[in-house]
Amino acid sequence: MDFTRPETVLNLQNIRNELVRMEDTIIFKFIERSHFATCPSVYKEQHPGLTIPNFEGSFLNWALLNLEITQSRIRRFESPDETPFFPDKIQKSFLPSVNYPQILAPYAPEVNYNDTIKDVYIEKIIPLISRKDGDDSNNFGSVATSDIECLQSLSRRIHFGKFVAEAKFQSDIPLYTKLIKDKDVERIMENITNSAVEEKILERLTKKAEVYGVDPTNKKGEKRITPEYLVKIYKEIVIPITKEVEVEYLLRRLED
Ligand SMILES: O=C(O)C(=O)C[C@]1(C(=O)O)C=C[C@@H](O)C=C1
Repeated sequence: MDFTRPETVLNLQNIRNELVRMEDTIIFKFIERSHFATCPSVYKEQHPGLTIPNFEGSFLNWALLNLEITQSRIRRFESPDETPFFPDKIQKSFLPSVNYPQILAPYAPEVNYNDTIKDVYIEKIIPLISRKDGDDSNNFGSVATSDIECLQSLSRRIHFGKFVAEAKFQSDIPLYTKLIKDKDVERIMENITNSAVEEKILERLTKKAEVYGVDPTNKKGEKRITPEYLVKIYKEIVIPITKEVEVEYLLRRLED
Protein backbone atom coordinates (compact mmCIF):
# COMPACT_ATOMS: atom_id res chain seq x y z
CA MET A 1 0.00 0.00 0.00
CA ASP A 2 1.39 3.35 -1.05
CA PHE A 3 -0.07 6.39 0.68
CA THR A 4 1.22 8.67 -2.04
CA ARG A 5 -1.08 6.80 -4.50
CA PRO A 6 -4.70 7.13 -3.33
CA GLU A 7 -6.00 4.54 -5.82
CA THR A 8 -4.01 1.79 -4.04
CA VAL A 9 -5.22 2.88 -0.62
CA LEU A 10 -8.95 3.00 -1.32
CA ASN A 11 -9.14 -0.42 -2.93
CA LEU A 12 -11.06 -2.60 -0.45
CA GLN A 13 -9.15 -5.75 -1.43
CA ASN A 14 -5.81 -4.00 -0.83
CA ILE A 15 -7.06 -2.75 2.52
CA ARG A 16 -8.17 -6.24 3.55
CA ASN A 17 -4.82 -7.71 2.47
CA GLU A 18 -3.09 -5.16 4.67
CA LEU A 19 -5.37 -6.10 7.58
CA VAL A 20 -4.38 -9.75 7.08
CA ARG A 21 -0.68 -8.81 7.23
CA MET A 22 -1.32 -6.84 10.41
CA GLU A 23 -2.68 -10.01 12.04
CA ASP A 24 0.84 -11.48 11.95
CA THR A 25 2.35 -8.36 13.49
CA ILE A 26 -0.23 -8.34 16.27
CA ILE A 27 0.17 -12.06 17.00
CA PHE A 28 3.97 -11.78 17.29
CA LYS A 29 3.72 -8.68 19.49
CA PHE A 30 1.28 -10.55 21.73
CA ILE A 31 3.67 -13.51 21.88
CA GLU A 32 6.45 -11.15 23.04
CA ARG A 33 4.19 -9.71 25.75
CA SER A 34 3.03 -13.20 26.79
CA HIS A 35 6.50 -14.00 28.21
CA PHE A 36 6.01 -11.46 31.01
CA ALA A 37 3.76 -11.30 34.04
CA THR A 38 0.75 -8.95 34.06
CA CYS A 39 2.71 -6.28 36.03
CA PRO A 40 -0.24 -4.17 37.22
CA SER A 41 2.07 -1.52 38.74
CA VAL A 42 3.14 -0.42 35.26
CA TYR A 43 -0.39 0.91 34.64
CA LYS A 44 -1.08 2.65 37.97
CA GLU A 45 -0.67 6.39 38.34
CA GLN A 46 1.94 7.49 40.85
CA HIS A 47 2.59 3.94 41.94
CA PRO A 48 4.96 3.82 44.96
CA GLY A 49 8.36 2.71 43.72
CA LEU A 50 7.49 3.70 40.18
CA THR A 51 6.96 7.44 40.58
CA ILE A 52 8.47 9.57 37.87
CA PRO A 53 9.74 13.09 38.67
CA ASN A 54 7.42 15.82 37.31
CA PHE A 55 4.94 13.32 35.87
CA GLU A 56 1.48 12.47 37.20
CA GLY A 57 0.59 9.45 35.06
CA SER A 58 1.54 5.78 34.95
CA PHE A 59 4.92 4.34 34.01
CA LEU A 60 3.42 3.12 30.71
CA ASN A 61 2.02 6.55 29.90
CA TRP A 62 5.36 8.20 30.58
CA ALA A 63 7.15 5.75 28.28
CA LEU A 64 4.49 5.98 25.55
CA LEU A 65 4.32 9.78 25.68
CA ASN A 66 8.08 10.21 25.44
CA LEU A 67 8.36 7.69 22.62
CA GLU A 68 5.55 9.42 20.72
CA ILE A 69 7.27 12.79 21.11
CA THR A 70 10.45 11.34 19.61
CA GLN A 71 8.52 9.56 16.85
CA SER A 72 6.59 12.73 16.01
CA ARG A 73 9.92 14.49 15.49
CA ILE A 74 10.71 11.94 12.76
CA ARG A 75 7.23 12.28 11.15
CA ARG A 76 5.52 9.08 12.35
CA PHE A 77 2.16 10.79 12.79
CA GLU A 78 2.22 12.60 9.47
CA SER A 79 1.48 9.26 7.87
CA PRO A 80 -2.32 8.88 7.49
CA ASP A 81 -2.25 5.34 8.93
CA GLU A 82 -0.72 6.39 12.27
CA THR A 83 -2.77 7.78 15.15
CA PRO A 84 -1.05 9.14 18.28
CA PHE A 85 -2.11 8.27 21.84
CA PHE A 86 -1.13 11.81 22.91
CA PRO A 87 -2.30 14.03 20.03
CA ASP A 88 -2.00 17.18 22.17
CA LYS A 89 1.58 16.49 23.22
CA ILE A 90 3.31 15.40 20.01
CA GLN A 91 5.58 17.84 18.21
CA LYS A 92 6.27 19.04 14.69
CA SER A 93 9.07 17.33 12.83
CA PHE A 94 12.35 19.01 11.94
CA LEU A 95 12.19 17.07 8.65
CA PRO A 96 10.31 18.54 5.69
CA SER A 97 6.69 17.33 5.38
CA VAL A 98 5.99 14.39 3.08
CA ASN A 99 2.94 16.01 1.44
CA TYR A 100 0.71 12.97 1.30
CA PRO A 101 -2.27 13.42 -1.00
CA GLN A 102 -5.56 13.92 0.85
CA ILE A 103 -7.09 10.43 0.97
CA LEU A 104 -9.27 10.63 4.04
CA ALA A 105 -11.59 13.49 5.03
CA PRO A 106 -9.78 16.36 6.80
CA TYR A 107 -11.30 15.51 10.21
CA ALA A 108 -9.88 11.93 10.07
CA PRO A 109 -7.16 12.54 12.72
CA GLU A 110 -9.93 13.53 15.17
CA VAL A 111 -11.39 10.03 14.93
CA ASN A 112 -9.13 8.68 17.66
CA TYR A 113 -10.02 5.57 19.69
CA ASN A 114 -6.64 5.23 21.36
CA ASP A 115 -7.90 5.94 24.90
CA THR A 116 -10.44 3.14 24.50
CA ILE A 117 -7.80 0.86 22.96
CA LYS A 118 -5.38 1.50 25.83
CA ASP A 119 -8.04 0.91 28.51
CA VAL A 120 -9.28 -2.32 26.97
CA TYR A 121 -5.71 -3.52 26.36
CA ILE A 122 -4.82 -3.03 30.04
CA GLU A 123 -8.07 -4.38 31.46
CA LYS A 124 -8.87 -7.26 29.11
CA ILE A 125 -6.00 -8.17 26.80
CA ILE A 126 -3.06 -8.24 29.24
CA PRO A 127 -4.77 -10.68 31.63
CA LEU A 128 -5.53 -12.97 28.66
CA ILE A 129 -2.07 -13.05 27.13
CA SER A 130 0.31 -12.75 30.11
CA ARG A 131 2.08 -15.85 31.33
CA LYS A 132 1.24 -15.19 34.99
CA ASP A 133 -0.34 -12.67 37.34
CA GLY A 134 1.63 -10.27 39.48
CA ASP A 135 4.53 -7.83 39.32
CA ASP A 136 8.07 -8.44 38.18
CA SER A 137 9.98 -5.26 38.94
CA ASN A 138 13.10 -6.27 36.99
CA ASN A 139 11.06 -6.30 33.81
CA PHE A 140 8.97 -3.12 34.13
CA GLY A 141 10.91 -1.45 31.29
CA SER A 142 10.65 -4.48 29.00
CA VAL A 143 6.96 -4.80 29.77
CA ALA A 144 6.26 -1.16 28.91
CA THR A 145 8.32 -1.48 25.71
CA SER A 146 6.38 -4.58 24.69
CA ASP A 147 3.05 -2.94 25.60
CA ILE A 148 3.84 0.05 23.40
CA GLU A 149 4.47 -2.25 20.44
CA CYS A 150 1.21 -4.12 21.07
CA LEU A 151 -0.71 -0.86 21.45
CA GLN A 152 0.72 0.78 18.34
CA SER A 153 -0.04 -2.33 16.23
CA LEU A 154 -3.58 -2.53 17.58
CA SER A 155 -4.09 1.19 17.02
CA ARG A 156 -2.91 1.03 13.41
CA ARG A 157 -5.15 -1.97 12.69
CA ILE A 158 -8.22 -0.50 14.31
CA HIS A 159 -7.83 2.98 12.78
CA PHE A 160 -7.47 1.36 9.36
CA GLY A 161 -11.25 1.35 9.70
CA LYS A 162 -11.07 4.92 8.36
CA PHE A 163 -9.73 3.67 5.00
CA VAL A 164 -12.32 0.88 4.94
CA ALA A 165 -15.05 3.45 5.63
CA GLU A 166 -13.82 5.83 2.94
CA ALA A 167 -13.65 2.98 0.39
CA LYS A 168 -17.18 1.89 1.30
CA PHE A 169 -18.48 5.48 1.10
CA GLN A 170 -16.92 5.88 -2.37
CA SER A 171 -18.44 2.58 -3.51
CA ASP A 172 -22.02 3.74 -2.83
CA ILE A 173 -22.18 7.48 -2.28
CA PRO A 174 -26.00 7.83 -2.68
CA LEU A 175 -26.73 5.11 -0.08
CA TYR A 176 -24.26 6.40 2.51
CA THR A 177 -25.27 10.04 1.93
CA LYS A 178 -28.85 9.14 2.79
CA LEU A 179 -27.91 7.10 5.86
CA ILE A 180 -25.56 9.82 7.11
CA LYS A 181 -28.17 12.56 6.60
CA ASP A 182 -30.68 10.41 8.53
CA LYS A 183 -28.01 9.75 11.21
CA ASP A 184 -29.10 6.12 10.88
CA VAL A 185 -26.31 4.51 12.90
CA GLU A 186 -27.99 1.13 12.89
CA ARG A 187 -28.20 0.89 9.10
CA ILE A 188 -24.70 2.29 8.66
CA MET A 189 -23.47 -0.46 10.98
CA GLU A 190 -25.50 -3.02 9.01
CA ASN A 191 -24.03 -1.84 5.70
CA ILE A 192 -20.41 -1.80 6.80
CA THR A 193 -20.72 -5.27 8.33
CA ASN A 194 -19.62 -8.24 6.26
CA SER A 195 -20.16 -11.33 8.40
CA ALA A 196 -18.50 -13.65 5.88
CA VAL A 197 -15.30 -11.60 6.03
CA GLU A 198 -15.43 -11.56 9.83
CA GLU A 199 -15.86 -15.34 9.98
CA LYS A 200 -12.91 -15.85 7.64
CA ILE A 201 -10.74 -13.63 9.84
CA LEU A 202 -11.60 -15.68 12.94
CA GLU A 203 -10.98 -18.96 11.13
CA ARG A 204 -7.62 -17.73 9.87
CA LEU A 205 -6.64 -16.50 13.32
CA THR A 206 -7.40 -19.90 14.82
CA LYS A 207 -5.04 -21.51 12.31
CA LYS A 208 -2.35 -18.86 12.77
CA ALA A 209 -2.45 -19.16 16.56
CA GLU A 210 -2.18 -22.95 16.25
CA VAL A 211 0.92 -22.61 14.08
CA TYR A 212 2.67 -19.50 15.42
CA GLY A 213 1.60 -20.06 19.01
CA VAL A 214 3.71 -23.16 19.53
CA ASP A 215 7.46 -23.52 19.29
CA PRO A 216 7.88 -26.67 17.12
CA THR A 217 11.20 -27.47 18.83
CA ASN A 218 9.72 -27.32 22.31
CA LYS A 219 8.78 -30.90 23.16
CA LYS A 220 6.46 -29.81 25.95
CA GLY A 221 4.43 -27.96 23.31
CA GLU A 222 3.94 -24.99 25.62
CA LYS A 223 1.45 -22.54 24.08
CA ARG A 224 2.55 -18.91 23.75
CA ILE A 225 -0.79 -17.69 22.50
CA THR A 226 -3.94 -19.77 22.30
CA PRO A 227 -6.41 -19.70 19.39
CA GLU A 228 -9.25 -19.26 21.85
CA TYR A 229 -7.82 -16.04 23.33
CA LEU A 230 -6.78 -14.61 20.01
CA VAL A 231 -10.24 -15.17 18.52
CA LYS A 232 -11.84 -13.69 21.64
CA ILE A 233 -9.65 -10.57 21.38
CA TYR A 234 -10.52 -10.05 17.71
CA LYS A 235 -14.19 -10.94 18.04
CA GLU A 236 -14.92 -8.92 21.17
CA ILE A 237 -12.43 -6.07 20.87
CA VAL A 238 -10.54 -5.53 17.61
CA ILE A 239 -13.35 -5.94 15.06
CA PRO A 240 -16.04 -4.14 17.13
CA ILE A 241 -13.79 -1.09 17.73
CA THR A 242 -12.78 -1.05 14.04
CA LYS A 243 -16.49 -0.87 13.23
CA GLU A 244 -16.98 1.98 15.69
CA VAL A 245 -14.17 3.85 13.94
CA GLU A 246 -15.88 3.23 10.59
CA VAL A 247 -19.24 4.50 11.85
CA GLU A 248 -17.80 7.60 13.54
CA TYR A 249 -15.83 8.43 10.40
CA LEU A 250 -18.88 7.98 8.17
CA LEU A 251 -21.22 10.01 10.39
CA ARG A 252 -19.05 13.08 9.76
CA ARG A 253 -18.41 12.36 6.08
CA LEU A 254 -20.74 15.10 4.75
CA GLU A 255 -19.01 17.88 6.74
CA ASP A 256 -17.57 20.70 4.60
O1 LIG B 1 -13.31 -5.74 5.69
C1 LIG B 1 -14.24 -4.98 5.96
O2 LIG B 1 -15.18 -4.78 5.19
C2 LIG B 1 -14.25 -4.26 7.24
O3 LIG B 1 -15.13 -3.44 7.44
C3 LIG B 1 -13.26 -4.61 8.29
C4 LIG B 1 -13.85 -5.58 9.30
C5 LIG B 1 -12.69 -5.90 10.29
O4 LIG B 1 -12.60 -5.23 11.33
O5 LIG B 1 -11.89 -6.76 9.96
C6 LIG B 1 -14.96 -4.92 10.02
C7 LIG B 1 -16.25 -5.11 9.64
C8 LIG B 1 -16.68 -6.11 8.66
O6 LIG B 1 -17.77 -6.81 9.13
C9 LIG B 1 -15.57 -7.01 8.28
C10 LIG B 1 -14.29 -6.81 8.64
